[in-house]
Amino acid sequence: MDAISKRVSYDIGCMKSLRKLPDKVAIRFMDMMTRYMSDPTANGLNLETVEGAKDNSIKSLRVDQGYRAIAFEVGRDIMFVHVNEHDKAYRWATRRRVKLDPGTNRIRVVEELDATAVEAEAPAPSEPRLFAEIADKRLRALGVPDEEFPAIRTITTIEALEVAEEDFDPLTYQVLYALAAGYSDQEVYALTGVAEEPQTAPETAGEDVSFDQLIETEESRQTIFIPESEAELRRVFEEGLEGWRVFLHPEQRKLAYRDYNGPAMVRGGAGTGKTVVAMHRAKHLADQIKDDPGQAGQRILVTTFTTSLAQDIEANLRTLCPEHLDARPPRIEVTNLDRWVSQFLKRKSFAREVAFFGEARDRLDKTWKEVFDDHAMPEGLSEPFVKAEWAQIVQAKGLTDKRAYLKASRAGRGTPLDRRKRAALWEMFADYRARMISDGLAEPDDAYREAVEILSAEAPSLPYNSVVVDEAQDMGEQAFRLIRAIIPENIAGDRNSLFIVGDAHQRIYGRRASMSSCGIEVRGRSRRLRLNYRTTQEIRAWAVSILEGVSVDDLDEGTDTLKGYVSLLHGAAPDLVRCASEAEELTGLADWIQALPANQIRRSDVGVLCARRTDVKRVEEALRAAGIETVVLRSGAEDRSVPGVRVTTMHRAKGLEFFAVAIPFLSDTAFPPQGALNAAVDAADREDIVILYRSLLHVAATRAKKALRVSWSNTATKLIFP
Ligand SMILES: Nc1ncnc2c1ncn2[C@@H]1O[C@H](COP(=O)(O)OP(=O)(O)OP(=O)(O)O)[C@@H](O)[C@H]1O
Repeated sequence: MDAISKRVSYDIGCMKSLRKLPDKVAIRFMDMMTRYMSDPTANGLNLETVEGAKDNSIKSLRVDQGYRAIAFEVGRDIMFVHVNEHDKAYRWATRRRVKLDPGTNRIRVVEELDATAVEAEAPAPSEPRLFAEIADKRLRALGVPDEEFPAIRTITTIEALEVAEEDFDPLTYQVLYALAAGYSDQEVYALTGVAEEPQTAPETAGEDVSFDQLIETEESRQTIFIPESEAELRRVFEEGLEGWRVFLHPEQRKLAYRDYNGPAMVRGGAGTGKTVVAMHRAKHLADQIKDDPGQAGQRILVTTFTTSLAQDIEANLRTLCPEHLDARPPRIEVTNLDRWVSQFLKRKSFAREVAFFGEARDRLDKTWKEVFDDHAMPEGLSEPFVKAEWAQIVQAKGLTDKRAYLKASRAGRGTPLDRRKRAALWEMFADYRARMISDGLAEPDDAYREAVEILSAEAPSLPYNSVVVDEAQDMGEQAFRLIRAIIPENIAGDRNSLFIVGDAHQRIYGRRASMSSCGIEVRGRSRRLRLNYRTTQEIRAWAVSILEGVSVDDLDEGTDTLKGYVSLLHGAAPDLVRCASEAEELTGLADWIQALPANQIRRSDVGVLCARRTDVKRVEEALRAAGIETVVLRSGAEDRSVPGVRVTTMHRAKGLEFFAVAIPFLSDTAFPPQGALNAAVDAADREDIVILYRSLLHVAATRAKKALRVSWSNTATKLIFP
């Protein structure tokens, strides 16, 4: 077979080994590979046989004087599996064999050790073995090849397992790591995507299965990367191998890359890859547009709640699939929903200004004052109560006439209102609305409602054929109605219309809505992700404990759960630090940051998260005074290349992640902040506010990958120690 028809792929092990080598080797290898991909005839790969190898399809490739890449060459495929110094690479290669494994639907790269070699390298028999309790039969059922058993039996600790990662096939390593972390078999199956009862499809049955078939399976896509273009290959090399861009978990891949006959939803705890799935979903749909001339000019709208999140997503999509964002017209548009609605209404010559924040909001506050001056307050009610009733009932539900308000359900609102009080309140609401309109202002909910009305009445042809929504837990009812109106169900049906991801445990803006009551029906197309890829098991468990006893919805009519939500990574338990004063908290925080190993953790990968903006300022000043460079994150995309510890609010941190996170000022008087609690209009409202702060702390804690420090002065908030 000639060089031109070769298909080159990269096993995850190759990518991992490459990262451990000097940059110049990685660059040289990358150059060879991209040049080969652009023109195989002119840049042929000179693969050499490995003397003494157990498998004669294993080949070596000279990267430079001192380094060799190892690949399997089978039929039209060349699969790179390892790169290392000359001697080490050969030693690695001689003992490896490629194994076609229809049981797991994958290609395995196994090390065949003879018993004497294992004995020679094994630790003393007196040392307890990590997998002593796990029978061969169980390992086999989980998809571990027999050839690897001898090496597995020598492992003594989880650290020894980590060191030996490259000795094992990537799938085997995942299984072993999960078993060491105490996973049940069901959890291992969910994690690896290996079927409990391998279903061997007739075409891949028994011995007939070929390399060529197996490399293309969904399962192989988890560990083997087949670049589709030179640009894609270059991006993967250059950006460093951030797992998600290439190796989606099979469950994630299945959710993103398929067709749905209606709106679909993905829920899951923090760090389970919901945003990653949403981005791949957008890519998949945009790929379809690109490949189908009938869809030319169409695009995917990717939307979320805040500007910062939209910018972070856009920056990531730029790495995943820049061609779709740069196309003219673009095949993917990313924007937060407030911005989308403002621009839409502007195009439709909507005359009023939408008061999202700033000066327009101040004007609305003045309007309320005028209303309160002109109306008697019904007995037992307060100004904050009236405003909350307006926002949470009238505006949230889109009630525009008195009758509708008198009949409306007020479920969840604590203070009861009789008909007389409701009628009196409506007078105030009607007055407020009239003044707002004559002032040329609108609230965001009005803007959403207006946009829905225009869309329903005019049915203008928008360029979107699908909407992907991230952080849906913070979208209110009007936002869901708008999303539905952007892609209405039509005669052609509702195929691939909406893809919604969210997690109500992380609701931090207090808007709650049921999707089905807004015309978004996801029944039968709703899935939950369970594996946390970001946070250690120890930090995750602590973050979940903050929400204990809180009942959480599923963004619809049901309730959600974090059952089965687990992490693969392990690490130290969170540092819970009691201090005598806030000054001591700040000194301790600076010491903690200074003590983080600077060679492993860049300062930009440390986040200090505060409930209030004023605290952000205090932390910044204290860290500066201690000689620690800081960057205060406000709205807008984050640029990690700027050095310095990130200091920001817990709200802004949503969507971000850091190697190490510190959360100061969690005393019972500071958290939840008094200002927030004082705004409560009754006991039920107070309870809602406390739950919001529980979620906020949960969100902040789950931003940490490996280290978490939580501090307070004197008595800790009851949210930590009830
Ligand atoms: N299959 C995967 N393999 C490796 N890493 C992954 C995988 N999926 C996601 N990740 C990583 O896990 C982290 C969390 O992913 P992501 O932000 O998509 O989660 P999320 O569910 O949206 O989190 P949150 O709800 O907290 O915002 C990211 O660093 C992401 O790159």
